[in-house]
Amino acid sequence: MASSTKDVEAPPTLDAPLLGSAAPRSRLRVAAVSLSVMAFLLVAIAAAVLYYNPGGVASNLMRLRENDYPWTNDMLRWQRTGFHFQPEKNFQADPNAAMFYKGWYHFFYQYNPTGVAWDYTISWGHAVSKDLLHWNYLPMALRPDHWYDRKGVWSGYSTLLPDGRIVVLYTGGTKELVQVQNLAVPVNLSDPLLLEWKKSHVNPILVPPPGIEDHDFRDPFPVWYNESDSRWHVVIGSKDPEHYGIVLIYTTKDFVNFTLLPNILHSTKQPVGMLECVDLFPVATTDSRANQALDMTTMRPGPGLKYVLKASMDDERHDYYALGSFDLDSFTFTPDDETIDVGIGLRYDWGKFYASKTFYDQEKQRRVLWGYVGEVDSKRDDALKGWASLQNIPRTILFDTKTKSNLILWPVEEVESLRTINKNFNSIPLYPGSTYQLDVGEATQLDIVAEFEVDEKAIEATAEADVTYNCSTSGGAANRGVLGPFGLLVLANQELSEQTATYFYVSRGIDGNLRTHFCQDELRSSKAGAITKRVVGSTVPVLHGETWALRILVDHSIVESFAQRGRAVATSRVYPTEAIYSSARVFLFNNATDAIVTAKTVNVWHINSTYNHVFPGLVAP
Ligand SMILES: OC[C@H]1O[C@@](CO)(OC[C@@]2(O[C@H]3O[C@H](CO)[C@@H](O)[C@H](O)[C@H]3O)O[C@H](CO)[C@@H](O)[C@@H]2O)[C@@H](O)[C@@H]1O
Repeated sequence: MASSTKDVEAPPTLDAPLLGSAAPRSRLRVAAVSLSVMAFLLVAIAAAVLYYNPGGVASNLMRLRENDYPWTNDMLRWQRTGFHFQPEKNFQADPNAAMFYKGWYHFFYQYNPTGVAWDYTISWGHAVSKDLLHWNYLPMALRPDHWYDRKGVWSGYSTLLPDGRIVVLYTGGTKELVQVQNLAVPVNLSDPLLLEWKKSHVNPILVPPPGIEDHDFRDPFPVWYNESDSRWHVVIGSKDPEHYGIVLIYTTKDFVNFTLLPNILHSTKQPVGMLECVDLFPVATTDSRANQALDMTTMRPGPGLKYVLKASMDDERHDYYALGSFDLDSFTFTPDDETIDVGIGLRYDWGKFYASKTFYDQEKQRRVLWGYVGEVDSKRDDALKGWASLQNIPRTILFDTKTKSNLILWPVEEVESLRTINKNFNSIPLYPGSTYQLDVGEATQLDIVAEFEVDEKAIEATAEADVTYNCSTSGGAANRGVLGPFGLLVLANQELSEQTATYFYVSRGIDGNLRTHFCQDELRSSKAGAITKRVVGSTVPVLHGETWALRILVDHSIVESFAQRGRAVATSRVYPTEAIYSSARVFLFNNATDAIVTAKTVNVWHINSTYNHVFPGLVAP
């Protein structure tokens, strides 16, 4: 199954020599002039098409560079997802919190209404849903239209106050690119859609305090409400002069007057840089309460609780979390284990996933996580598609009461209501070096749940200590070991020359214990160049007696994979050129050299498409 990536030959560029033998000077001059005119016209037409129709496809007119792939309209159209949230066109990024209000889930997100990349017109997009899956776009909630947000309405948070009011705190980029904090509120609280928003006339409500750089002060988040003195605690991410990430704390009663506390919530143990989109929330650690999510704003620290501090690392652009304790008196977070503090330990997702935030869903008493999944193709390809970035399928968050060392992230239960045709496979033996095609028809929108067992005798016979294995440096699914890799190939063509592999690689450590690596290999996900392709993943705990379990959501250009029922997650953006439409297949594989792996059960559901459309009767945002 292991064939190497074959790069598609680049089509000839307009620079290719057009003249063969020597020609008279006058003819050359005429030819040169005509060529220049033609070239100028082509460039002008291409520029005009892109300017007036940024969402359109201009593949025939654009100048192809060496690595550019000659996408067709059909190929690009296929990359749009079927059941993920995405705006009709242009660029989206950070989820700016969500809330359940008067029967609707409201979702706010960083949105550039004018192009397919981030720029200073970045605004707050707004959409509502009844089920977190079918979305109605509303007019944008906030645009950059004041001096204090002239260079963008950046990230922040919307909070439902105990008295029923709603406040939005957000960072504005001023004309001079100073990061300031601003306040906005809905105009009409009786409107379930919260269509109109007004910014406070006292904005900005906060400017960078002494000692904090103008560009290191962003993403405010009202984290805690102290009922005894009616004060809110608002945290803001930053970094200190030694490059350690820090979280500042302000208190306020009215979201207009703020007091900076002398202490900080947390300073990272390593110099990991600026902390973006900080989040802090409790999780229940006992079985009886594990299924209840807890509202940070009212839940006091106490027995049976742990706290999660999460930050997005601006330096490396990954979302890290740490488990620890929270002391209300000193208002500090202390990680349980300093060696896996924020920025150096656990991650929500080992693939492409950033700037996430959670919200407490009081309707279903759960904590829900959203992050944005950016593009890894070229800016040119985004321009051709007319859109860029996705939001992941919202995930519930719980503490793992079995391992007691990590969170469990799992797609919200509503996704299961989209499942249609189900194919079930049982007890399929996978011999070393084999693949097995799952006959499921068109394999572009799937929910796959699989459990594997590894031959006990092979495990016992494996003495080899493979301590250096690491998903990202392993070379991917083609690299064979005694007990792995084994798993699934999704968005694969029949020849397997295009495939995204999600798999386990089991090895023995020097302590004699088994270690399981959970990886996602994008190296052969597309024959197109100009795409970042990596092998992502981490180790994942597999407890005694457990099978190796995978769940994979496939939705055109996004693959979200969950190992061991959500202990580790990896998300990839992929851009197949052949494994699309009815040519997309799914396979089981075992590339171990010495172990027979059994696919104990595999359930494959087709997933219905959802809608993302303008709210009926309203105009496009
Ligand atoms: O949109 C601003 C908010 O986004 C955050 C976290 O994503 O900061 C991002 C940041 O800009 C970078 O991210 C862009 C994509 O999200 C990227 O396209 C751009 O080129 C990057 O500069 O925004 C500010 C301003 O540029 C920069 O300091 C960040 O790295 C969040 O912290 C912001 O509130």
